[in-house]
Amino acid sequence: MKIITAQQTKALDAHTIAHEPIASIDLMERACRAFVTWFTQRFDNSHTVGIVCGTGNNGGDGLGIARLLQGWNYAVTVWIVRGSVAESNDFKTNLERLKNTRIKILEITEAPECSVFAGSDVLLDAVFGSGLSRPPEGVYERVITCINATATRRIAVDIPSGLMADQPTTGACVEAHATVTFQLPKLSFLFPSSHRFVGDWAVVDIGLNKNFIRELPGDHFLLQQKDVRKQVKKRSTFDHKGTYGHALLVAGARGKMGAAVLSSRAALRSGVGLLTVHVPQTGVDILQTAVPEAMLSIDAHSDFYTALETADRFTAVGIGPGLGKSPETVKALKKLLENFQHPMVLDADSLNILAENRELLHLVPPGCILTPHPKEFERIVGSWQTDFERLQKQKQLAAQLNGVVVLKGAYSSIVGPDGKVYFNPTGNPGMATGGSGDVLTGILTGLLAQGYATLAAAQVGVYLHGLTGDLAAGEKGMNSLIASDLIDFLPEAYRRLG
Ligand SMILES: NC(=O)C1=CN([C@@H]2O[C@H](COP(=O)(O)OP(=O)(O)OC[C@H]3O[C@@H](n4cnc5c(N)ncnc54)[C@H](OP(=O)(O)O)[C@@H]3O)[C@@H](O)[C@H]2O)[C@@H](O)CC1
Ligand SMILES: Nc1ncnc2c1ncn2[C@@H]1O[C@H](COP(=O)(O)OP(=O)(O)O)[C@@H](O)[C@H]1O
Ligand SMILES: [K+]
Repeated sequence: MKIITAQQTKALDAHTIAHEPIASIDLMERACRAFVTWFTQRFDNSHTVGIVCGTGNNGGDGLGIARLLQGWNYAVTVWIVRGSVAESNDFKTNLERLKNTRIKILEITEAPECSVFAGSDVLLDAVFGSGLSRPPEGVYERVITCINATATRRIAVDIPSGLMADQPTTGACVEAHATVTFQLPKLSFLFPSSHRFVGDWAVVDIGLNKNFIRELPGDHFLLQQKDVRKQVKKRSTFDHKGTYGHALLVAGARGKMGAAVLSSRAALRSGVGLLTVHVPQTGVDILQTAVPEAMLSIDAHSDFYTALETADRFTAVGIGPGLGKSPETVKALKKLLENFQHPMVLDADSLNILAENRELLHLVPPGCILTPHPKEFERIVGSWQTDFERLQKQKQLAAQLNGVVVLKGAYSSIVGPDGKVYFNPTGNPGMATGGSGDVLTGILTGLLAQGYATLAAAQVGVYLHGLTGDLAAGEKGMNSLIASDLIDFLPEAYRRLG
């Protein structure tokens, strides 16, 4: 699913109007109906509804929604905020269509008392939509403050008023509990800093021209199950374990062998043909007992990674979980980077080592996957002011390394060297538990070893990993979810992609 800019949305609306063809007001009616369908499925007509409208097309939507909800016997109150914005044509038409209804319409022309919006069970925000071009001021800013001061449930129409779709938001903005957006999500919905404004968001289809969307240039995408499913390799009758590669995981130190166990189990469940795990001596019995399917490569050191004879026979390497950062480990990582020319997954302490020994960054072979969480990412690239700047830094790092950088969290972003960004919709806060990232490293290493191209491995792996989290949360609840549960649900997650 492509994520387009506010400017492109305008062009898309215009194209749909001209080529479907459909009158602008009828397209607006379709948007209103789509919103109302979403709404009536969640709030029955015992709820009183307040709708705060601007005088542009977002306000036009608000008026249309008011009429449709009244048709379903909801008690509706409308406020029209009159500031500097001229009435759009479709706003005017929808205002005309409200005449002869029982809907109460109140005009706001100057900064109101915040009590003005009290009394509705649900408040819809239709002040500004994707046409917002600068921070709201004066009466608009005050209205937004007052919307946020209500104790009611706040739902934004298309986009919370005040939120910039594809630039940093600096001014007042509605803090919606939910946002119902038209056709495609906006880029800013996928950033952590927007969550307090957007709440939970849903996309409703308003039939904008799909061919036009396909043709639009763009670098930002939201992964969908159907795209990921296409990339999953199918097994064939005469396949044998050699077909599925031989992965090496370098993970675990004294007191952190669990990280090696988790990533090993995940690599095996991802379908790798053979797995070797390089562990310090302290980890031998643990690994052999917990993961009998794995072979071991045993370090000379009792407690941490210091050297690996050769990695030549492996088709992919994953390194980092629970590794530690002792000087000998740094040297060993340097040697591995110098000598191993196949794809690698670099995670956790291997990323911290890269951040502290920046000359090693130049040794990272092309086609690697780096999987930092935001703190690890900051250690490598420095701090950022806005999430847009963070994404820019992610693109720069992926280009610099000629590899894929996965920035983990809600809507993990996967960025390749060409600067294209794929946001992942699966996963949930139940996965915010120690070891979840180790499981991802195992999955990604397993996929690379099986011959998945770097970007495909990242897309399939990150999507699958989040899906295991969603399945696990469905059964165990988010609070009790632990990293091992993710591995237990890998078979079912795979089945859903089969
Ligand atoms: N047929 C269609 O097109 C469909 C559209 N749809 C709906 O339309 C919405 C987009 O509508 P819209 O373009 O009219 O934008 P909207 O946000 O309502 O108002 C923009 C006005 O506000 C002004 N303005 C901007 N910032 C300002 C500020 N800080 N303070 C003061 N003024 C400010 C801006 O002025 P300007 O930037 O030109 O100075 C302009 O006059 C979209 O989100 C969806 O809900 C759907 O129905 C589907 C079909
Ligand atoms: N709120 C969330 N929504 C979706 N995924 C999440 C959320 N919190 C954590 N995750 C996922 O869980 C994993 C956590 O990784 P990481 O922080 O490296 O954990 P650890 O180091 O404990 O293994 C990442 O893949 C991340 O995307
Ligand atoms: K809005």
